[in-house]
Amino acid sequence: MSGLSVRNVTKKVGNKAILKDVSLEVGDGEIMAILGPSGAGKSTLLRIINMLDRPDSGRVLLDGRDIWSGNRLEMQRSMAMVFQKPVAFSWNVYDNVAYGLRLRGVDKAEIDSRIKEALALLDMTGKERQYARSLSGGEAQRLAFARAFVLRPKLLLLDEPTANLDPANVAIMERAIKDINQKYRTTVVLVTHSIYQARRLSTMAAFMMNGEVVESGKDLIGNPSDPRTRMFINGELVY
Ligand SMILES: Nc1ncnc2c1ncn2[C@@H]1O[C@H](COP(=O)(O)OP(=O)(O)OP(=O)(O)O)[C@@H](O)[C@H]1O
Repeated sequence: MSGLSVRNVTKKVGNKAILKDVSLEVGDGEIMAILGPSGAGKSTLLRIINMLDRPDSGRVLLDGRDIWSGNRLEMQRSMAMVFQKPVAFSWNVYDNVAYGLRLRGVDKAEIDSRIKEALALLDMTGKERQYARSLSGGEAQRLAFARAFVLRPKLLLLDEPTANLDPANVAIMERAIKDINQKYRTTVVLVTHSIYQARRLSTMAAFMMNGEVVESGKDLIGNPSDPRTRMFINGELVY
């Protein structure tokens, strides 16, 4: 079975249940938006999918393979994650983007071509030699995207990647997410607070609350079945 499958995942920190029997299916090439109020467990779920954290019980499968079985490095390399706050090495833009590719032993010509493509996609052509720490906040986040894109991951995990950005930067990122999804059939899981962003980008969505998936599917945004989801989508859920 291809795509991402989260099955009955639970996670506790101390006595507190952060994820309670969470299950989700994300088909190959879909863009899944994960919506929900603050503290719902969205970031924790993303960290578990990205192998930064292990569930207490349950499993995560990518293309039918348990992410913790087999070669871990290979599995980790089939995913890439972008966080809300960009992190950059104190090198220039080119070296920042090239980093993951060099680790993977990709040859120079291929690195050049992928970086060119990624920087063009993110409106950063010509910034190759600029010192990464001197970039604006929006540019730094675009750099973080470029670094994830060049890896051509099977699964791209985005944790509120546009939360701190102005509309122009949001538009560039959203266009880039769509582009990589269409061009490489990258499966995307996008945690977002913005129902508008979910509408613009996602092909399916899940609504989480209090560590649980309330509902998920292709009709969630247009036709939610649970009253809590409906309230959240209509901006009526006070949290
Ligand atoms: N390491 C930890 N120790 C204690 N509590 C934690 C830890 N990690 C997460 N939590 C708690 O688990 C709950 C879920 O956190 P999480 O960050 O996954 O939620 P979220 O839906 O991503 O929220 P937000 O939208 O605010 O980022 C929160 O109540 C948080 O305080």
